[in-house]
Amino acid sequence: MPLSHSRKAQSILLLLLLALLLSGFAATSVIGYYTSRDSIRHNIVNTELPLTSDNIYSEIQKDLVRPILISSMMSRDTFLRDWVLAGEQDPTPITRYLLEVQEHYGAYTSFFISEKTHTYYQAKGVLKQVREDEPRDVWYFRVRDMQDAYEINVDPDMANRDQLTIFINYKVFDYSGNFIGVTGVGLTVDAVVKLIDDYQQRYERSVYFVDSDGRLMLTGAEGGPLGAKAGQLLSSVAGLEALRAKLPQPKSGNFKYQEHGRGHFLNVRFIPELDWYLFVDKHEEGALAGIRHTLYLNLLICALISGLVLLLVYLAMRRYQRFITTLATTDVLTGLPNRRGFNLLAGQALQEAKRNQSPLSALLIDLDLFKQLNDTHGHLAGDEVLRGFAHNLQSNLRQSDIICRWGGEEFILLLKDTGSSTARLLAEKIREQSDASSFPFNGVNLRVSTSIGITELHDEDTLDRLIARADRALYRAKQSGRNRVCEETFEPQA
Ligand SMILES: Nc1nc2c(ncn2[C@@H]2O[C@H](COP(=O)(O)OP(=O)(O)OP(=O)(O)O)[C@@H](O)[C@H]2O)c(=O)[nH]1
Repeated sequence: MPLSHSRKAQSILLLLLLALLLSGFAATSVIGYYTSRDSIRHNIVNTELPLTSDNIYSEIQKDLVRPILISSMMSRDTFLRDWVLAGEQDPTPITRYLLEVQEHYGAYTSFFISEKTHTYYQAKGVLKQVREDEPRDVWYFRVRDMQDAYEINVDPDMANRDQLTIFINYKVFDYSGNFIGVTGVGLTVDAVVKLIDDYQQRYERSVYFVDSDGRLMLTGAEGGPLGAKAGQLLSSVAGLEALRAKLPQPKSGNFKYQEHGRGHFLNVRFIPELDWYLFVDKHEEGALAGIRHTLYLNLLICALISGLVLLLVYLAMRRYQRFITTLATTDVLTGLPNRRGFNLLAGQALQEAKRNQSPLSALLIDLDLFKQLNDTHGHLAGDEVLRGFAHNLQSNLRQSDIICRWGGEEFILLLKDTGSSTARLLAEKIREQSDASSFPFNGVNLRVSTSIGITELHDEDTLDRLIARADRALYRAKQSGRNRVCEETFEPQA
């Protein structure tokens, strides 16, 4: 196979290997990533968010159920009703009563508003008169007119530096069923807010309550989703504008939505006691950052390993190829280049000589009567002579000369920068040396003479013509008695 083809095949093989390694590694990494992502998503939707929702809901319930009971008892309290029916003469007993309730039950505030006098009593005494035209007092008139026995309302508490407070507003009736006022207790939402803050900070999720109009009613002290504050409509929070419209009816359940390209998971729970919805919202960016980082790391390791494997394969292939090339271009017996090796070097030498207008001579050397030597002493003896002769021949040459075992007992030399006169001197030296040498084998000193044909390169020569001329010179040397050097000069073709 030509060298260029073998290089191309090698490159294709390496590319294929690279593609296989990369696709294999990448596939396992990506599959691993998607499996982990699905598991994380599943965990968020089915475990994390519902669990947070359950915890917050039970906290709310714990905070609300007891105050509802206390408020209910206050609304049925005979002392309270008798005091009102007796004309609210002295505020001291009702103040003491409200203080007692507040302290005993650990409420944040306790109150009674009289329908007859519109006076707002609380544990510290008379707070004010409620007025229909005062926005802060709207709640009282709403409670008065509502059907239900009580409501839960979240408002700032004027008596306590406007702290956000959950009020249980219970209607009070006299013994004939006439409405005589509203009583109840208030509790701060501090515990719930703290809990929300804790969840928001620790678990990177937004927790907030939304009323049926889509208004954010309660969230952590540091704000809710995307920095939204209590009182804000969800539709006015940049990124959440479309959220409410996406929630199907009834609104409880698990939802998914996108905010500025980020995927969100949302658990919504209806809280009947408050008539609010509890939203627990988590965007997957943070949750997936870890496994995405792992994926990138995996891919990097894959690329490095693939590169390393490829480098090792490339080095091994190169080494093997060099070995094969050496094998294919070297004669095993003498270690000299064979014809293939010679052709690679000779073509280049001829070109150089022609380009540089420098002389170049060819010597074709043949061992004399070698068949006889083989027949007399055996093939192994012949081999030994070939090896020894090649060794001696090599030691007579310069580094730049090209030597080759041309055939059985034939050798060829190309002498660079050497004209025919110098070549003749060298040929004579080789002939004399081989005539004088002996090669010991099995106790016998083997001897062999050589016949040499020489010729000098001409501008019009090809390699074949140069060798053919050297061959003719060698033929003459053989014909004229062997153990001699003959020269053939260039003759233009007719
Ligand atoms: N031992 C050995 N013999 C070889 C090898 N290659 C070729 N020969 C032998 O070399 C001999 C060459 O014989 P011929 O071509 O007849 O030439 P020759 O006997 O040298 O006679 P002239 O060339 O005319 O002097 C043959 O017998 C080949 O078998 C080899 O690698 N080892």
